Amino acid sequence: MKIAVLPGDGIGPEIVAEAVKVLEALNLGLEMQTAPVGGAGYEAEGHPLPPATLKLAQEADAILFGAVGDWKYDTLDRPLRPEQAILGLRKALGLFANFRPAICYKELTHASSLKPELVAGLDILIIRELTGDIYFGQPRGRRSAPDGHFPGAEEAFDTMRYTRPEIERIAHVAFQAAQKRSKRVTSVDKANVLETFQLWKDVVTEVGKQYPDVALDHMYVDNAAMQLVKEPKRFDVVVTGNMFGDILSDEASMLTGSIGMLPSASLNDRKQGLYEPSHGSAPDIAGKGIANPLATILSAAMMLRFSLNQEAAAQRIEAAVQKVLAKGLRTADIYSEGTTKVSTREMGDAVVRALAEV
Ligand SMILES: NC(=O)c1ccc[n+]([C@@H]2O[C@H](COP(=O)([O-])OP(=O)(O)OC[C@H]3O[C@@H](n4cnc5c(N)ncnc54)[C@H](O)[C@@H]3O)[C@@H](O)[C@H]2O)c1
Ligand SMILES: CC(C)[C@H](C(=O)O)[C@@H](O)C(=O)O
Ligand SMILES: [Mg+2]
Repeated sequence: MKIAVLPGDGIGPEIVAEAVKVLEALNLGLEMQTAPVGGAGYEAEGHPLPPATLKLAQEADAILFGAVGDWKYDTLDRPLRPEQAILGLRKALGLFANFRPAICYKELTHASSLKPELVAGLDILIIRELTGDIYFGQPRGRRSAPDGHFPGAEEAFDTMRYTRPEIERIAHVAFQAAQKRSKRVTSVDKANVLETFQLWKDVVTEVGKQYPDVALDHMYVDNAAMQLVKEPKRFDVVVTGNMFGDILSDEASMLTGSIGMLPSASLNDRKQGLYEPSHGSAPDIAGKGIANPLATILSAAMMLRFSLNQEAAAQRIEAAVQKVLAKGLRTADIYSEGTTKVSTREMGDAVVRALAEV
């Protein structure tokens, strides 16, 4: 089984090193090959997604991705900016279904900024459409405003769009995921204002008729953002578009204690997948050895489950993470009084040791 390992920028290399260590400790005979991506790709090859990196990713059974981006690249032309690497990989591999599970481990109930009773036992799954919406819609650009409040002024524009088949396939993914859970789907839209999301709502409703065992409700995104902090446990599977899913998944991460706990899987229709933490390259803490590697380690578990057919190994990683948390080990982002603060590397080492106990 071939894995493309793309550490990227900032804390990317630090957290990916820990996930690789955990995967190696499982002795599954994985063939892992590393390549530069993002700012690192730009430095090495003059492009955030160098052709050799893309080829490695395309030929791999799965991709383990760290994070890309750094403020120092923010003035580059957009096609050269590190973020184009992850967007390019999602598009090139057709990774339209993004799973972002927000699970509050019982040991971290007090690490959340919300009241413990609101997040205790939380287990929600955000399914984010990943290759459409305003992220990829054309046309986009800058021009002199042809009309509006300030005709002739400098203007920038992007295009929000979804086709029916794009909505249908992500809706099927959500309903099928719900069938394996508590059989509830909340579809999040902005149909009261946006035509794109009226179509979204109509199509999700139609697809839902094929899943009579799953209860479907609809919620506007502004209300969903509010409900996520008011009563997060009312949700089970949440399905939404690319941009709303980006924002709501960061919000949901804080329910679990830290964004450093939120893994993700991005799948295409061949179950080939890219696995990455939901967070970014965290330039503010890069190189300090304090980043939480658990989101990346848990993403590696999702990789074993979804792309490599290694359910038992995936469960071992998840159990090892639980064990380490139960022992009271915490990186700075989830630290609270009475627990033991550890570095990125110490956390990875502890997960490796815990594998022997599960
Ligand atoms: N998929 C990706 O590669 C990805 C995702 C999000 C952001 N980014 C990029 O990352 C860069 C930084 O973006 P940002 O600051 O808005 O978001 P970010 O997710 O990198 O960081 C937000 C905050 O969370 C903290 N944080 C993130 N991950 C952490 C971890 N594992 N452990 C402890 N703390 C953690 C950071 O220190 C920061 O305070 C930007 O260039 C952005 O475009 C990349
Ligand atoms: C870095 C950026 C392109 C990316 C996104 O917006 O999808 C990130 O925020 C994410 O959540 O994976
Ligand atoms: Mg994001």
